[in-house]
Amino acid sequence: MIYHMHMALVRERRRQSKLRLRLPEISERLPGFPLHLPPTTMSQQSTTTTVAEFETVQVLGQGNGGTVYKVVHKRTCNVFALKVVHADSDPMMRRQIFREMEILRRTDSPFVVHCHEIFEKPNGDIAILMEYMDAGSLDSLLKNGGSGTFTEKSLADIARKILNGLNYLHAHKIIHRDIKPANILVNKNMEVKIADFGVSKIMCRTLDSCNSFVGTYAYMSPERFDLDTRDANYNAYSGDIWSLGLTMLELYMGHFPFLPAGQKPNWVTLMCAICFGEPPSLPEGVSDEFRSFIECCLQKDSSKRWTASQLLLHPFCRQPEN
Ligand SMILES: Nc1ncnc2c1ncn2[C@@H]1O[C@H](COP(=O)(O)OP(=O)(O)OP(=O)(O)O)[C@@H](O)[C@H]1O
Repeated sequence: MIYHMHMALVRERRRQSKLRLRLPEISERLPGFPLHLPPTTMSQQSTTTTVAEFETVQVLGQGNGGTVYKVVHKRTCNVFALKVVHADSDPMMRRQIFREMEILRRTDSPFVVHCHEIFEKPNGDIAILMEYMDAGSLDSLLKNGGSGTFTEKSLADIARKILNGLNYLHAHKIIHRDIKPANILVNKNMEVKIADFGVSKIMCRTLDSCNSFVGTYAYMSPERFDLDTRDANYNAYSGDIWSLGLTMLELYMGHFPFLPAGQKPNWVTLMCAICFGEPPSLPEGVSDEFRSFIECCLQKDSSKRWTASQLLLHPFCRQPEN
């Protein structure tokens, strides 16, 4: 257990130091290879174009998996998100992008960010052309909107959409492994979609091992830290449900549930709280349905956690839509 906690700490520190790296200039990072345009948004006769036909509007962000740009196709004015990973990038980043490519190729759901095209240049540069989610992530909405931005009603709607996405992924044997507010994207049509499959896993057999120490640490379920708590019937998909519960709690409370508002995480304390403490719960004054929903997600015993399809039938999710 201590060894696993230590390894998780080392990994998180590596990850944090990576995130502090200088963001590359846009000009340094533009891919210079032909892009195959998506048939859904471009005219039928145009199947190939070059990157010169796209204008980079801005850098949307940089994650472990590469740099994401907002790009506009000059002729049609269609807007896309383009995630680029260069051939010379860190091998871990490249592994992540290959994993993401494999999953995006397999998925087609209104609750998962749509991938229009994947390009691979002979020199190894890779770019993924995705639908652009113009309202950003739930994390950015929370930070820009202040504490308590999300009402129960809007959270029920968000939960339903994320659960539809998770239900789809789990039915296709895909575990996301990094569900958190920053990886749930929103657009102005109020669509909510799961993104960032850099650490996801495709399960080949029911009892496949599921590497614990990937994903964002603070949202990991207790059994992903402590392998000893898993039994032969361990359901690897249930880790995503724990992360969903924490995500919903955070969106309601306005801060990460295991920590008081504004407090910086001390990773050892946090891991001990996740593994040995009681699961966090909602404050007074919320509905019974919401409280019960969170309890169904945040069961420390993974076998007691509800599945995505069960949660879709929970009274919290079944209340009338807006
Ligand atoms: N399709 C998209 N539409 C709009 N913004 C996007 C899209 N995909 C990613 N982004 C934004 O680009 C940024 C980088 O995303 P990316 O998925 O590469 O990494 P991340 O989730 O920030 O980090 P990590 O991969 O380390 O978890 C994020 O801020 C994300 O909100």
